Amino acid sequence: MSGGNGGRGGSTGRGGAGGSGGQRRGGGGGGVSARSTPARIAPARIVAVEVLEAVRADEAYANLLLPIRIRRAGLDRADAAFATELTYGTLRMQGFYDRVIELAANRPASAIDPAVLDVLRLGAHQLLATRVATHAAVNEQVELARRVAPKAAGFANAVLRTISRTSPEEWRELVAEGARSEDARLAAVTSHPEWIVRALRTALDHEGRADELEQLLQADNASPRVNLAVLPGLDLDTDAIEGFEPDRFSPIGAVAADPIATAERSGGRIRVQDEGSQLAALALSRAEPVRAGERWLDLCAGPGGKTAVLAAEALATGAVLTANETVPVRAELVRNAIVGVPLDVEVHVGDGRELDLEALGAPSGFDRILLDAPCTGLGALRRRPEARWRKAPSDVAELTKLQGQLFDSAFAALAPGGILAYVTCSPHTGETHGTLAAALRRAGDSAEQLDTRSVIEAISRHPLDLAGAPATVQLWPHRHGTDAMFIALVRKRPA
Ligand SMILES: C[S@@+](CC[C@H](N)C(=O)[O-])C[C@H]1O[C@@H](n2cnc3c(N)ncnc32)[C@H](O)[C@@H]1O
Repeated sequence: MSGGNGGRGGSTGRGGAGGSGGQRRGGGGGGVSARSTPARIAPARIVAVEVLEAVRADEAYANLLLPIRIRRAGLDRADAAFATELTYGTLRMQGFYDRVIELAANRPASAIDPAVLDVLRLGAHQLLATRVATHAAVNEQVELARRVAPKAAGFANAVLRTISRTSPEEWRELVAEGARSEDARLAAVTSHPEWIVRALRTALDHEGRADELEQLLQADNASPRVNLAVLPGLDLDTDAIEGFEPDRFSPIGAVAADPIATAERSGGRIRVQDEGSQLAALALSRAEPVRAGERWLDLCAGPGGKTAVLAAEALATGAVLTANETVPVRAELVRNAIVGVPLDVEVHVGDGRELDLEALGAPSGFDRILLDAPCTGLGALRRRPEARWRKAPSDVAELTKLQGQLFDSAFAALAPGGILAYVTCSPHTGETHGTLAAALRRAGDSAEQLDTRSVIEAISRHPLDLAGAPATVQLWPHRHGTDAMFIALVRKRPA
């Protein structure tokens, strides 16, 4: 349950403030414009429903679009927080809300006009997961429904009133009653596609922790805190930063009272980054002592979060770092990510499957390579609220093929004795153990798995509850408060 929104529901808002309406498309319904809306609907609701529509109809990314719409609508801090909570909460819990709406409307969600369904989902979220007053949630959502589809106002009113008459706990029981299996039940009540529930169960089961599944699914529905990486070895006084507290695990991680402002003021020396990503980058740079002049490669570097950590580590130890990324705009993001580190890092644009070691300045190979592989991102679902609805099992097959090719290319680019860190922000066993096992089979005797668990445990400030075999490390949102990063260190045996 989210709090702090009590009373906001009655806000008449600043109906004429900004708004981007105008370009409503597709999916039925006419759309809502903040500009043309009278004062009866809170601008935060208008922004939220506009973003929901763009996510559904135009495949927009909520985390990119929402800040733009909030700025255009001129929302103050409190309204911006309300719009964010409404949008993210509705997108995450969409699967559950659809089941509730189906039961309340007595018809399948697919039979409801998509624009009206957006409004109902937003209403269900306010009624079932916020402290917004019922009358405000129902009245303003009905008004929104009238604007997207005038004839749907009565229907929306009936559905929302039905939803409001039953408690969230009772709705969860009603939704669970209709499930055919335990995974279907968990999928429905925690709002995940069932194939993702199965994949996460398999991943936890791999380390004998399938009993944690419900906790994991719930952790996916909580907003992650904004975490910082204080790039190591740079001249930084953190004493003056308000609310500065070191992270539990990452030795370079911290939180602060205003993390975004802290990062913005730091000249690129403090960056927003999940603790799991920090540990993954440090696993490579701290796997063993660095010999001066070592050559390191970040193979799939965009947007450069881990490159920045590796650059600071390279600066401190005398290593030479090169970055590579296949998408030019993402290579540009890598260049921006490392501005705070006074180290010359070459950023190449190229396909990591076709490496030219001469052109990369390492004709005899690299001593350390980070392969932070393109993946489904199932380990970062809490960060990208709509992502779970966009992924499909077929993505896994495509990605595991690419991951295998990138692994082979990275392994071939290692100097004898060199270390590869294979990393994914997905715990899907196809992308983690599956890709790794197949690549190790292809590499044969030339590959040796390292004790990744000992490396991570030595880096971490506090003991981590890690399970499974020690050659790989799987971090988890529910257990560690990090994204579900997978890390495997592999050495190329000296010839
Ligand atoms: C998981 S992201 C890397 C995240 C990055 N390490 C960070 O911490 O910010 C994977 C990256 O691989 C890139 N990529 C995908 N296919 C690639 C390829 N064939 N060669 C090189 N990079 C590739 C994607 O564009 C994406 O930027």
